Amino acid sequence: MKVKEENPNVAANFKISEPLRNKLRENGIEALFLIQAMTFDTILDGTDLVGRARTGQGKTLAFVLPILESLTNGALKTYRKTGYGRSLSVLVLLPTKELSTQVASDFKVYGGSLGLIRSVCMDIVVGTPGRIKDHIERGNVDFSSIKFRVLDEADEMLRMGFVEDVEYILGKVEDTKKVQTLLFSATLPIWVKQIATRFLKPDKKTADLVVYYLKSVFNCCTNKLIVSKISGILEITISACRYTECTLLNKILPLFYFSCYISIFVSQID
Ligand SMILES: Nc1ncnc2c1ncn2[C@@H]1O[C@H](COP(=O)(O)OP(=O)(O)OP(=O)(O)O)[C@@H](O)[C@H]1O
Repeated sequence: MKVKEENPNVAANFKISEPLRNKLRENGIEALFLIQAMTFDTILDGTDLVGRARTGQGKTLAFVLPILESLTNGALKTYRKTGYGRSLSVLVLLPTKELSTQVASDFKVYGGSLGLIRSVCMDIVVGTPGRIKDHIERGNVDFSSIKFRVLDEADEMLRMGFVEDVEYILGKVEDTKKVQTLLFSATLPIWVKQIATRFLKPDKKTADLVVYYLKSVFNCCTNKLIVSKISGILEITISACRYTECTLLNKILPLFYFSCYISIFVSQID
């Protein structure tokens, strides 16, 4: 008899409280996606994180769930009793208004299940760098009690010209030790790496889904792979037989979807 293997990433295997798990189930989510499973404990532990994953892989819940758990049941619970509803605890920066709406809605839906989000509070602020900067300049945002900063789609913020605004906003928190910072990006261009070095703690962790998938592609075959970067151009050299060459390219190319320049040299061994 074949025994059905349990998915190791089922929600019950993580420190997700019952109301939140019920809300996930209500929305058809029984198990965490890989990026969520890879980062959940790290974020809940209070560690800064760089998460590299392409769009659509579930980055939003990768930060929404552990942040909500931290604020309600984790180390920050005590803090919330006194600070809740009076000042900012979470700031999320995103490149577009549409993404902001989507992320704010997830915070509302899942935060609501924990009784965290009420109508009149400034607990969680989600927005584009331009909009947030505007609010800071008007004196509408107070960072003195902030606990989490999230930069989502950091490479898109670079592409859309938000460099100065992002640096201005991140610079508003003087002591980075007092805040947990999470940075998500599909690619890691130099500016994104510099931001991670400047504004995340030195003991930050990285969850890289691109490297994870690359390894999984190459672990299941004997082909040789050399990845190098010369003058900003990513070069992938593969030794493959004619048969596997096409399959491998089909698997590799989507991993570098957002990279600007890719050279792939294929040396056939048959
Ligand atoms: N664990 C999960 N199980 C099932 N569906 C999920 C899970 N996590 C997220 N989803 C759904 O997958 C879709 C993509 O998720 P999400 O938008 O968070 O990805 P993303 O990587 O943040 O994408 P984007 O970069 O466009 O914001 C959404 O419809 C979301 O509700």
